[in-house]
Amino acid sequence: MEVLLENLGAKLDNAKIDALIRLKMVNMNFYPTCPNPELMVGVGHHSDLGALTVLLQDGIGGLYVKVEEDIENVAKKGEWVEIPSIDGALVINVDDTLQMISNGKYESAEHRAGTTSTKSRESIPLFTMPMPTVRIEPLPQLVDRDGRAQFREVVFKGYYMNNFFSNAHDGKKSLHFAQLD
Ligand SMILES: O=C(O)CCC(=O)C(=O)O
Ligand SMILES: [Fe+2]
Repeated sequence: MEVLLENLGAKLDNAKIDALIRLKMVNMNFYPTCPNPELMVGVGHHSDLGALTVLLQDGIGGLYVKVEEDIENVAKKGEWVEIPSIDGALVINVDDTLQMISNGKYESAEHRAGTTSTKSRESIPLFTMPMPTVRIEPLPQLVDRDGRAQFREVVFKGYYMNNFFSNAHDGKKSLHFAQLD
């Protein structure tokens, strides 16, 4: 977090960084084989809600990320790209809270996951997020520089209770709650 924020020219003291990643939550996902993987929902498309997610992969494959903008000779905006499956690799996701505090400079990764018709799959994401009562808003030094805030202030608990956990996964819709026009 410290390095990512410094990269934008924003310096946060340790206590502030700690407040953004204090809460840790682990998921253990198991995806059984599916005869028709193209019909499988698995974990539907979404972005994670906290600061950063560290995701332990097995070697099966099945995690896809949506391309945000055209990357020459690689992929077009809106396409789904499979993350290379390397057993034991850690995939790091940028999450919604980091998008909000960076005033949109970092964009949370929209992703979905499933498995194949021949192999089941396991994944273990570790989510880092703020404590429920922490207020999330774009860092003032970034708002000053950008001229406007892209997100309003939200209490983290309000953000996830009203959005993330009360609706089925639907892309990055949960971020609209905090977005300013
Ligand atoms: O299974 C995966 O690779 C991703 C799971 C996921 O996105 C999640 O649990 O939030
Ligand atoms: Fe996720």
